Amino acid sequence: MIDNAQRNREAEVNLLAAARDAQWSATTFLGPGSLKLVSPAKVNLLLAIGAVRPDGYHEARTIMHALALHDTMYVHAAPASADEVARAATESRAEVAVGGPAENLLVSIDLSDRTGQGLAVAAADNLVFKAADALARALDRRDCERVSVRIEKHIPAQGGLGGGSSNAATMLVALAQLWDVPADDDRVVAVARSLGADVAFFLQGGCAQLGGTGDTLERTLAPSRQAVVLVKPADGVCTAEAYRRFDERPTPVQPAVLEAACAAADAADVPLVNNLAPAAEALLSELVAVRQWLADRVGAQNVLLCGSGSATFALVDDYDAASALALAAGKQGWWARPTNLSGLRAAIVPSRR
Ligand SMILES: C[C@](O)(CO)[C@H](O)COP(=O)(O)OP(=O)(O)OC[C@H]1O[C@@H](n2ccc(N)nc2=O)[C@H](O)[C@@H]1O
Ligand SMILES: Nc1ncnc2c1ncn2[C@@H]1O[C@H](COP(=O)(O)OP(=O)(O)OP(=O)(O)O)[C@@H](O)[C@H]1O
Repeated sequence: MIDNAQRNREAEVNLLAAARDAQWSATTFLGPGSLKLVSPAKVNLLLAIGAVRPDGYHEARTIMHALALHDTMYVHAAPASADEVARAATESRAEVAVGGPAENLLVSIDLSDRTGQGLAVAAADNLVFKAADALARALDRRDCERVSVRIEKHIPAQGGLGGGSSNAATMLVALAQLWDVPADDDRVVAVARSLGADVAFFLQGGCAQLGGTGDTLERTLAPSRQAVVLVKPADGVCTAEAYRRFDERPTPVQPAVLEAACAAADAADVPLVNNLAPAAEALLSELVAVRQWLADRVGAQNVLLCGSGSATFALVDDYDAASALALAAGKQGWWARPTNLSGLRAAIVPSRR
């Protein structure tokens, strides 16, 4: 039972956070050198993991679809003095990291978590910083520069929804624009692939089939707008651990199923398959309860684990049905959101100025 005093304390904290949020975006992100961007989540309609390669990564054939659920990012770039960058490098503040080919790139990241999970990631560990550092090196940008980033997180971490990967791709899109490089430049795509298997997809967005380790675009499919409900227990699944568990009992997707998926021209015709799901369920048994709870309501054929978990998605008739299911799943103590499949990709929101 939450008493009134606690409720008031929470309201106070929320008011402070709201005031800080308003201040931050108003002072830093209006004006020249600033961009607002959309950073969508994804689901894998098909995830067919294959053999493990000598580098430890697995062959993967996947059909990914972007969701309307997205993080919002603001990116601001401006010249900096060498002193400012050098000072930041010695200060070791969690929200700041220094990189670039000559330790010349100062990146500050303000992470505002709206998922209720209290995600905290030091700037140096943030995939957004890794993306900026890697692109600055690939383009050999040596002038001192400050890049300020604000990430408003709506995508829960460790959900298999690709949130961090999407943020990294979105950062590449922002910097390509601010640094005057085409977003489809080979160096941008190569950096995306070097950051993680899921990053390249978000440069494409919509619905796409990828091969290699899941990082190589093979073709695009006509996207769908179907309503979706996402349900995630509090615990996450570590992607690397799920792959390790998969190797204990690798079960390939049946060739006929893979063939049918690869022949589908529309997202709507892709059968829902994920052969990483048993490994994730072995790591987190609550996933079985979530799957059964959703299957009882919408039919097992419409329910699938998102990538390596721990979110599960279900395709439903319309947004009202998704909202009702999200409400009911919330009452089970799970994080849940209604959303829909979408044609989104990591992209700049056009300015109204
Ligand atoms: C499960 C998926 O999300 C499905 O889209 C992806 O396969 C994983 O994509 P991701 O999170 O971007 O993965 P990465 O950050 O590149 O890799 C995390 C870890 O997953 C394992 N990994 C990932 C992709 C792959 N094809 N084989 C792997 O074995 C590796 O152990 C790696 O260390
Ligand atoms: N920008 C970021 N947003 C969220 N998490 C980040 C970010 N940068 C680094 N991370 C770290 O990465 C971890 C995994 O986050 P992410 O949401 O990408 O994983 P995921 O849901 O497993 O996605 P995927 O489907 O790509 O495997 C987080 O727990 C966090 O520590």
